Amino acid sequence: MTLEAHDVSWRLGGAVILDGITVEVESGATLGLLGPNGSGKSSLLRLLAGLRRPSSGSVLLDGAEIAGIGRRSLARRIALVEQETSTELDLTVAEVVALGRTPHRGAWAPASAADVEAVDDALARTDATALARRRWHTLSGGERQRVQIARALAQQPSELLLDEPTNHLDVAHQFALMELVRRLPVTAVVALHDLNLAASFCDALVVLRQGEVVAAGSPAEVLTEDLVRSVYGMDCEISRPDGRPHIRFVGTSSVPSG
Ligand SMILES: Nc1ncnc2c1ncn2[C@@H]1O[C@H](COP(=O)(O)OP(=O)(O)OP(=O)(O)O)[C@@H](O)[C@H]1O
Repeated sequence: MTLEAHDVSWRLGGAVILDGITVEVESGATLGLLGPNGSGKSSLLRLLAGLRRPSSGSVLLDGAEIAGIGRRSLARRIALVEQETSTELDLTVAEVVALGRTPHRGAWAPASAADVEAVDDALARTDATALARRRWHTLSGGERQRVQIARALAQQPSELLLDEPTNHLDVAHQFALMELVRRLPVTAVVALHDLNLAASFCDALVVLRQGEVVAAGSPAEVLTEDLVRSVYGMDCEISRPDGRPHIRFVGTSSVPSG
């Protein structure tokens, strides 16, 4: 295990946002994080990234409490791409991606050959090389999303945490991104709304509802008609053409979710 949350709860004011979550991510695997809006996916990703401290329970990286790992060391290991990332700075795409190199560089050190190579490689992997000289604020939503993922790849993390990385992408880029994440030699946790994408590309799934884990296991184990009905309030038919679940939604269920 490289990244684990053990009995983690996170409370804000009087609200319990995450309640007794235990998640273990196999080294090198892609874990899909599913759940309806507001179920706690983004909150859990922030705890796993060490950006927030749990109210109770522990988050461990290679068996060590993440709270005890220095910011710079953590930034060399873990990259998090949040849902909406904006910058007020007037940067080019190449400059945004180069920000991913910050944990590897001295404070004012010039870019090394390794930095340049990492940025070029990250741009190529995300099909963003042609955007390198464009100003960030002129990009479309999907282009920005690819560039933010390129920034995370330039960081060369061993743990990659992505919050709905495909929500602005066209279908070809959705597949290309998930294929890329699956092939990279990283441990990945990916929050997703597209159940079929999750079923196709993730090694394991965790489903959250109201801050609790309601299912965990392989896509075939987790994605059942009952689960989709009880968690999302949707009726569906699930086939397994290639062994992995394929979900066809047939309508809103009469069974209330929540
Ligand atoms: N800083 C905060 N202050 C108050 N409430 C918060 C805060 N952060 C999260 N929440 C609440 O915690 C719950 C979980 O939010 P979170 O963003 O983790 O859900 P999510 O599963 O990622 O949702 P979505 O699919 O809509 O992105 C929501 O009810 C949200 O309103």
